[in-house]
Amino acid sequence: MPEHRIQRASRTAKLFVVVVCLIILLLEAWSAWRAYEMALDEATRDASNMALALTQQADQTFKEVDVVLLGVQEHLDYDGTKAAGRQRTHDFMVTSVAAVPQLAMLMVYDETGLAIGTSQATLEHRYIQDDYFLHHQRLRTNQAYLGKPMRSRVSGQWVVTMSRRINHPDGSFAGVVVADIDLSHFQRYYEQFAIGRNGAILFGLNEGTVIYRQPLLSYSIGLDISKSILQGYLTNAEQGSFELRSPRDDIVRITSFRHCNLYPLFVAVALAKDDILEDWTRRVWIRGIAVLLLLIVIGYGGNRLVAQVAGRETAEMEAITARTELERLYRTLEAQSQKDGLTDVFNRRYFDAALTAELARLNRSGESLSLIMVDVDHFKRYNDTYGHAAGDICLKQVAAALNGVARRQGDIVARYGGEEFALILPNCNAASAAAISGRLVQAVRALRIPHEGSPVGQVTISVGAASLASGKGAQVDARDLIDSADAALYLAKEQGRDRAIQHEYPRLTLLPDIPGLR
Ligand SMILES: Nc1nc2c(ncn2[C@@H]2O[C@H](COP(=O)(O)OP(=O)(O)OP(=O)(O)O)[C@@H](O)[C@H]2O)c(=O)[nH]1
Repeated sequence: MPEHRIQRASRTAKLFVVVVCLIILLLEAWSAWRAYEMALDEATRDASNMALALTQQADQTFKEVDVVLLGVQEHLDYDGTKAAGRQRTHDFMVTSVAAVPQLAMLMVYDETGLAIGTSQATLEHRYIQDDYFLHHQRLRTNQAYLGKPMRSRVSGQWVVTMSRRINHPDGSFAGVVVADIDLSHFQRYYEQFAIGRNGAILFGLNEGTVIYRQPLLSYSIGLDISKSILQGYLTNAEQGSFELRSPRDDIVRITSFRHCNLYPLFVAVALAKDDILEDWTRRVWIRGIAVLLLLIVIGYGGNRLVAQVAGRETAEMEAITARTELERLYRTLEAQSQKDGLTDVFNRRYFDAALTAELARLNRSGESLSLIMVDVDHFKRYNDTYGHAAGDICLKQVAAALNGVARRQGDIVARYGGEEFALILPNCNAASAAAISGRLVQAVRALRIPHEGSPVGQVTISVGAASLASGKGAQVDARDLIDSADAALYLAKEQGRDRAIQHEYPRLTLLPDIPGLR
């Protein structure tokens, strides 16, 4: 596999692990966010529904009392002020208080504020100037009036008053009939609602007075909230919801409020965000830990995977490098195994193989072939005179000169051994071989390498050639051909060296005079 594709595989593995982790994280974050929104929406809906139920309960509570007040008004109108009439009114009031649980007490006051009737067993003669009394004295309306919460003069309990004006037959102010409504009635009812640890229910008069708060705080009954933010919402809408951080306890609450239909009252249900999100927070923690563990497992597994991929890549890359290096080494070795280390012409082993191959080919093609053996003359003396190192340099020069002559495609110049060279010349007949042999002798002479030990004063060679006119079906033996060339070389030595002798194989044809040699 190519290197870049291997690296890409490792990068893809890493990217895959990172993308999987990111997708899991994003999905989890998205799901947590959805759950968060749903929890808040649900809480807002719950608070709104609770507010609706509580306003209906408040309307119902006051309506029942109002009906009693109207009944008392009627009794006062028709029963008259005589003793029997007063008794009937009293009985009605007693029965009503017994029948309506939220109704703590009924009182009737005349136009001077003097108590003239009660649902109690005994009538205390006292005067009042409470706000509801003053309200009815001032305003000639047929509306029931809801007073601020107060402590009952009789029981000492917190009550809220509901009152109606009594008129003389001419319509002038004749006094008030007032009902005390027990606030514990609301408490008992509100306690049934689950509003969490920090939730609250606020029940009050529209003009901004708290009648009751669940849970009850020491200061909350009668508290003036006309300047509060809630009051702002109350004056502007029939119902609604908002989120607010309480300046009193620093708790963030979602508040739903609603006005009563029949009376100037409101109910606000506030649920603390922490309470609402308690479940959500717990679930987020648990899921968060689970996701974290999952990511650790994926990360660990992914890392192992990436490491394995990377390991495999490294191994494959090392294998590629090793293979390339091996191929390079192999080529070098191959080249080295074919070449002679000193002279850089082909070596003996290559020569042997090449000659066998050429002879086999020759048998098929029928072409001519020449083999030329070359020996440096008096080389022992050269070594003795100039040293072995100089001898080596001389051999290199001679080899290069031979190479320069046998330049045709397919010509092979080889070192046969010591100071002896051999040339295989395919498709080369006797005439060509003669010419080349002569050029070889000339080429070495042209080097003009001084040689004191030589009669001619310079390095020369002797050449022996053997040529096959046509090799087809000749079944020539390599050894025979070499011997033939060697014999020619021997003759060249014998005849004085620095010359070439040629045999035309298999006959020994002497070519004693190669043209242009001397
Ligand atoms: N410097 C060097 N000398 C070599 C090498 N191979 C063979 N020789 C020397 O070549 C010489 C060959 O000597 P001989 O075989 O007696 O022949 P010659 O002295 O050339 O005499 P003729 O061939 O009769 O002219 C020996 O002294 C070898 O040591 C080589 O690789 N380097």
